[in-house]
Amino acid sequence: MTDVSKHDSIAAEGAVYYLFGATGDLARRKLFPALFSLYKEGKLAEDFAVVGLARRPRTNEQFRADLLESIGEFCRYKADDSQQWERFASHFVYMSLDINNVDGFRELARLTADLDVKFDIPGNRLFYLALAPELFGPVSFNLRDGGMLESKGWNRLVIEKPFGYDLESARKLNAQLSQVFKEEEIYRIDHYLGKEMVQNIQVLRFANAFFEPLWNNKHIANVQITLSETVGVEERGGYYDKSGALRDMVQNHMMQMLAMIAMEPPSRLHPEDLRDEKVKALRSLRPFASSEEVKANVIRGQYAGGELNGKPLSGYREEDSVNPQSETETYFAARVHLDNFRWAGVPFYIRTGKRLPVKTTEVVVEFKNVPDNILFAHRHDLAPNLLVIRVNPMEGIYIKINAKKPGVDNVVQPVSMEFCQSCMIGINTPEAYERLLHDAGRGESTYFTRWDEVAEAWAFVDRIAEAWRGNSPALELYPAGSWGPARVEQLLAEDGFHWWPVNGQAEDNVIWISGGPK
Ligand SMILES: NC(=O)C1=CN([C@@H]2O[C@H](COP(=O)(O)OP(=O)(O)OC[C@H]3O[C@@H](n4cnc5c(N)ncnc54)[C@H](OP(=O)(O)O)[C@@H]3O)[C@@H](O)[C@H]2O)C=CC1
Ligand SMILES: O=C1O[C@H](COP(=O)(O)O)[C@@H](O)[C@H](O)[C@H]1O
Repeated sequence: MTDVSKHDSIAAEGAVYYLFGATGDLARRKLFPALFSLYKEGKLAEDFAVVGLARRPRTNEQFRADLLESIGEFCRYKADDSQQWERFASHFVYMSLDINNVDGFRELARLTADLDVKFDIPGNRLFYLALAPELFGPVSFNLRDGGMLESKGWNRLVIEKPFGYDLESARKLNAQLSQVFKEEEIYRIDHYLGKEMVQNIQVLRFANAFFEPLWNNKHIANVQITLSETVGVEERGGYYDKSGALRDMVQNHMMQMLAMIAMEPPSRLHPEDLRDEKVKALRSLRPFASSEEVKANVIRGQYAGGELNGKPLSGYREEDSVNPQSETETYFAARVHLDNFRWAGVPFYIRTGKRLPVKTTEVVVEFKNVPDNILFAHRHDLAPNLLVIRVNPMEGIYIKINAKKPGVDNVVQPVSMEFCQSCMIGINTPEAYERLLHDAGRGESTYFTRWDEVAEAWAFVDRIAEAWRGNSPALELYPAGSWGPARVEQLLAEDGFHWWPVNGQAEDNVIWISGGPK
């Protein structure tokens, strides 16, 4: 297994970072703060430059002022050392450029030559496309045609989601990018793969004698993955109303989480080995063969008016920039199966939605009960053992086991033992974008998605979207602030299971050994 700590300390190689979409929301909220955190931690040395690119005019001074404001608002480090700040900011320049105009790219090549000399950069180029996806192809062509790919160093293209709208459009996009960049030069961001606890899944699984021997259908009854959000669509209706939860969260983040849980152990932690295993897991997802199967296994919902923590909330169709007759789903739940030796017969229940009661990302692995409840059959039904991986906002794991109730013969008490990473390390762990930018800067592609993974995920999702076009199943409304359409409980009840509480919502009868959930 890769020595993660050793890897982590390696500074990114000297490079020019081109931030396309530098005046946009993603740059402001995530990318500028990530660059500053990396600089603070010595993961960006002095041999780098950042060129902000977008159409609107900005002087370098205005751009640096935007940078400072964004860091003040969103970064986990403060820019409180003025000398250090000046040094950092001096690496940033801005150039107004329209992606559709190749002449701008020629000018960019001239600017780059100056930056290489000024900061002693060995010709390495990292192009970050924080842009609408329809611009990914044109940027790539103009980078090539404008002479931006001719230096002696490496070229890397980092692209944001969504990668297409369906398999066909994703293929077209990939074909465009492949005319300019090799697959190993393309870093497709799925920011869930940059989350600490998502990366921890492989360590928990493969570095503990406890788990891997039990990680199969002989011992696991079901797996539950929840990606719930309290926010609504906010100001992103223009994008979201065309996308919906299936394309916004399931095709990418949910499929990646599922693959990390379900994959076979890779023989090495080389990026390609891990990605080979993830793609095999995705390939073994049982495709829904008909709209009846989709109807029986999938639930799609949309939030209506409701309330959360006493605050009234409007329905999705009342949101600005959303079509008032919109049929877009803001909630998705499904029962899926993987047809392979390890997982045959084990249901994976997945759910994600907006305007749910809590913000949480959590995986619950429910184990099968001990064979015959010989000792306790007439006294208690034993609660199943659980392994819970808490990804966000709290990071950690806990296991739920059965123990003897002190002082009472043969009475069993469920107890939970917790490793609360956030409590021990604080919530000041690296942001996903920080980690991924750092990885891209040092050529570590493990936590970026490869084309074949993306294609497999689209193939699975497209069948669901196809059934939905025939209105199967119908869209169900749920009150904002609730856990989604009522049928979601039934999905598990049909198999004799139920959703376990998430976000540390303790069950009444469980004793917590390490303080309890936060
Ligand atoms: N915001 C977020 O939290 C997330 C965003 N993403 C993805 O990241 C990408 C960017 O999102 P976001 O920052 O929110 O989008 P914004 O709409 O906020 O920003 C888009 C950027 O593109 C620039 N731009 C648009 N057209 C051109 C053009 N012809 N030439 C040059 N620049 C252009 C705009 O600048 P100007 O108008 O000055 O040209 C602006 O800087 C999208 O793919 C999105 O899906 C993914 C996950 C989360
Ligand atoms: O990619 C996206 O993710 C966010 C949720 O991310 P998280 O890190 O806060 O869990 C989601 O709100 C957004 O709709 C989606 O585009």
